[in-house]
Amino acid sequence: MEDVDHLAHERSKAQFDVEEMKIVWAGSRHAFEVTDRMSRLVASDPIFRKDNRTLLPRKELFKNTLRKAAHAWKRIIELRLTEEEASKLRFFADEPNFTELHWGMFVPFIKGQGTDEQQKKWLPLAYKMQIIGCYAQTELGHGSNVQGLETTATFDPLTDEFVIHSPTLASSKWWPGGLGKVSTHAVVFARLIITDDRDYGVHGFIVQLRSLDDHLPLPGITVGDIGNKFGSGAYNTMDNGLLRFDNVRIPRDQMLMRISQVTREGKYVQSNVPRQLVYGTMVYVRQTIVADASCALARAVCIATRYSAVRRQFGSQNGGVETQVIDYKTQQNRLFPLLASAYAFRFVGEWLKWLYTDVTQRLQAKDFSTLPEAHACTAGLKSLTTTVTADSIEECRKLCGGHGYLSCSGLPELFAVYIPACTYEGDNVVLLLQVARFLMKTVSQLPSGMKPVGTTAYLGRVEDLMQCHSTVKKAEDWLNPSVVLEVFEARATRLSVACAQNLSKFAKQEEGFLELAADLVEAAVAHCQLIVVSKFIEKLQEDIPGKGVKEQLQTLCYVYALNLLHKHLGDFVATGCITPKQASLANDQLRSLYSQVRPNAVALVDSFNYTDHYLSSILGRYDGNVYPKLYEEAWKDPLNESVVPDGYHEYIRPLLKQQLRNARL
Ligand SMILES: CCCCCCCCCC/C=C\CCCCCCC/C=C/C(=O)SCCNC(=O)CCNC(=O)[C@H](O)C(C)(C)COP(=O)(O)OP(=O)(O)OC[C@H]1O[C@@H](n2cnc3c(N)ncnc32)[C@H](O)[C@@H]1OP(=O)(O)O
Ligand SMILES: Cc1cc2nc3c(=O)[nH]c(=O)nc-3n(C[C@H](O)[C@H](O)[C@H](O)COP(=O)(O)OP(=O)(O)OC[C@H]3O[C@@H](n4cnc5c(N)ncnc54)[C@H](O)[C@@H]3O)c2cc1C
Repeated sequence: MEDVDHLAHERSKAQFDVEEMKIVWAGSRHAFEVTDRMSRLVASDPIFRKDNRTLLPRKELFKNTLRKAAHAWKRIIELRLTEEEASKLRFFADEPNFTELHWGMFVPFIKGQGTDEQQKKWLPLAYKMQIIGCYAQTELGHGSNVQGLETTATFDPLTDEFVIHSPTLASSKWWPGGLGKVSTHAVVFARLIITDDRDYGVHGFIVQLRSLDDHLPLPGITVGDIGNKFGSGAYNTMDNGLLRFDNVRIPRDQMLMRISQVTREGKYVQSNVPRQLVYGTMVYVRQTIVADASCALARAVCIATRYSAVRRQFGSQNGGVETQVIDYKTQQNRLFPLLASAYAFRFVGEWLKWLYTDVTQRLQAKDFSTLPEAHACTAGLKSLTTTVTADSIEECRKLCGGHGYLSCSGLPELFAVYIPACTYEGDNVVLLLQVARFLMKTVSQLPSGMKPVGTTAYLGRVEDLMQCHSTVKKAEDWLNPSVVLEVFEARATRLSVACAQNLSKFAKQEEGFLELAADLVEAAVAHCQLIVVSKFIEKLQEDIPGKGVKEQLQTLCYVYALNLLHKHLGDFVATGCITPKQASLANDQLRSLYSQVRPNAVALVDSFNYTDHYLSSILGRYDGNVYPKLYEEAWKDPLNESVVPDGYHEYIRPLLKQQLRNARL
C-alpha cells in the first residue's frame, strides 16, 4: 500500500521532460544539484522533523527551534558546506529563526555599510557565529516612516563615544527578529546628533546587547520578546523583540561609516553618495523576498494540484468513479493561474537578482544612475509577489475543500508564516507608492525629451501607446508575445499618464499624491504586472532544452498574462486598448489553455522537486496516498490519547445527568 503511486496515471500523461523542467525551475544544473542534495539531507535527518510543531507550547517550540538551528550549524561545519549549500540547508530546515536575520540582514548590512576596517573587525566574528546579530530598525511608533525614527545616537567628544538612547516609549525598538531572546548584537538605526545639536538623520550603529559570557543584557539595555503572533507554530519560532536603551555608550567606530563618517573632532563627513544607500540592506532583502515568493507559492500550488488530482466529487454514473475535482473548469480557472504565477515569479525573481547584482557593481564604480530603478523594481515586485502569494495560499486552502483547513494539509501554517511578508521589509502599499513616485517622475520628464530606460523604456513610446488598439480578431491571435506585451504596455502607460494629468491639477504635488494615492497604487500595480509578463516572455527567448519544456512554459506564460487581463478587464477596456469583444476572445483562449495545462498539471508541480518533508502536507504527498494517511494522522492527535477526554467527569457527565433529570421532569 505504502509504495503505490496514486498519481502515476497523472504523471504518465505529461507531455514534457520533467527532469529538464526541474533544471529550468532551479535556475541551472548546478543549482538543481545543490538544492536537491540539501533538501534530501534535511529530509533524512530526524532532528529536522516538523510534526507536532503546531501543537507545541511557545517555550517548547522556541527551544526546539534553537536545537534545530544549532544542529544546522553543526552540520554546516562538519560537512564543510559552501555558503550556497548552507543557505539551502537552512531554507529546507524550514523554520523561521534568528539565523535568517543574522545571515540575511546583519551580515549584509556590515558588508554594505561598514568601512574596510569595520568589516575586518566584525565579519569574521559574525561568519563564525561568535556573535549573533539582528536588524533593529522599526520602533513601536514608526516602521514605514524610517525618517520618523526617534532613537538617538548623540556624539560625546569627551569620550569619543556615541550615547544610544530611547527618549520615549514609542521609540522602543519593536519587531526585530532574533532580538527577543538570542542576538548578542544589533544593527541599530538611530538619529545621529552631533555636538552642535544638529540632527543628521537616521544612521546605522552596531550595539552589543547581551554579555558573551552569560547572555545577560548589558547595563542600560532592556530587551525581551514582543509576544505570541498569528497562528499556531508558524512565525512563533522567531523571537521578534523589543529593545530600549538608557544612555548606552558605544565607541565612535561602531557607527557604520562607509557612507558617512563622524570624525574624532565631531565633524560630520558625507561621502559623495545618495543618502538612500543607508536603505541598501532593505533593497537586498526585498530582492530575495521575490525569489522566496515563488517558492512559497509553488509549495501551496503543489499541494492543491496533487490533492485536486486525488480528490473526486460527483459525476459518477451507476456507482462508477467520480470526477477528479481538477477536471472541473472552475477548479482549473482558480488553480492554473496560480501555477502559472509560481513560474512567472520564479523568472522575474531570477531577473531581479541580475538587476540587483548589476546595480551593486555600478555602485562600487560610483555610478548611481540605476539606483532609482533598482529601488522601484525591488519595492514593486516585493509588493506584487507577496500580495499574490499570500492571497494564493488561502485560495489553495479553499481549493482543497474541508481537508485544506486541517493543520496537516500544511496550508494553514504556511499561510500564517507567509502573510507577514506583505508587511515586513516595507508595507506593500507604502512600497507601491514608491513605485508610483518613480513612474510620475519618469512621465513628468518625457516632455523634456528625456528617454526612459530599463523597465520604463516603454513610456518612451507614450504617443503610440496612448493611441494603440489591439489587432486581435480571433482567440488564437492572443497567442502572440508582442500582442500581449503591447496591451500590457498600453494599459500601464494610460494609467500612469492619467495619474500624471490628474496630479498636474494640484497646486502642490504632495497634496495630489495624498489625494490620488489609490489611483497611483493601481498604476504601480499595472507597471509591475507588465514587468512580470515581459520577463516571462524574455525567458522564452532563451534556448530551453528538453522535450516539450519550452511549450509548457509558453502555455503558462499565456495563462499568466490572459488571466491578469481577465481579472483587470476594467482597466484594459476602459483605457481603450482592447474592445469587449477582444476581451471575450482572450477568455475563450484562456479556457483552451487550461485544457492544455490539465494533463501536465501534476508533472508541472513535480518539477518544483519538493520533498514530502519540505511540503509537510498530507494532501500534497508525492504518492497521493491521502486518505489512509489522513486517517492515521487523526489518531495521533493528543485528544485521541484517551478514549474518554479529560474533563468528562467535571463537565460532560454532570451535563448529561442534568439533561436526564430534566427529561424525567
Ligand atoms: C509551514 C511553515 C514553514 C515555515 C516556512 C518558512 C519560510 C517562509 C517564507 C518566508 C520568506 C522569506 C523570508 C525572508 C526573510 C525575511 C525576514 C523578515 C525580516 C524583516 C525585516 C524588516 O522588516 S526590516 C524593516 C523594514 N522596514 C521598511 O521596509 C520600512 C519601509 N520604509 C522605507 O523603506 C522608507 O521609509 C520609504 C521608502 C517608504 C520612504 O523613505 P524616505 O527616506 O522617507 O524617502 P522619501 O522621502 O519617500 O523618498 C526620497 C527619495 O528616496 C528614494 N528612495 C527611498 N528609498 C530608497 C531606497 N531604498 N533606495 C533608493 N532610493 C530610495 C525615493 O524614491 C525618493 O526618490 P525621489 O527621486 O526623490 O522621488
Ligand atoms: C513578522 C515581522 C517581522 C519583522 N521583522 C523586522 C526586523 O527584523 N527588523 C525591523 O526593523 N523591523 C521588522 N519588522 C517591522 C516591519 O518592517 C514593519 O512592521 C513594516 O515596515 C511596516 O511598518 P509599520 O508596522 O509601521 O506599519 P504602518 O506604516 O503603521 O502601517 C499601518 C497601515 O498604514 C498604511 N500606511 C502607512 N503609511 C502610509 C502612507 N504613506 N500612505 C498610505 N498608507 C500608509 C499601511 O499601508 C498600513 O495599512 C517586522 C514585522 C513583522 C510583521
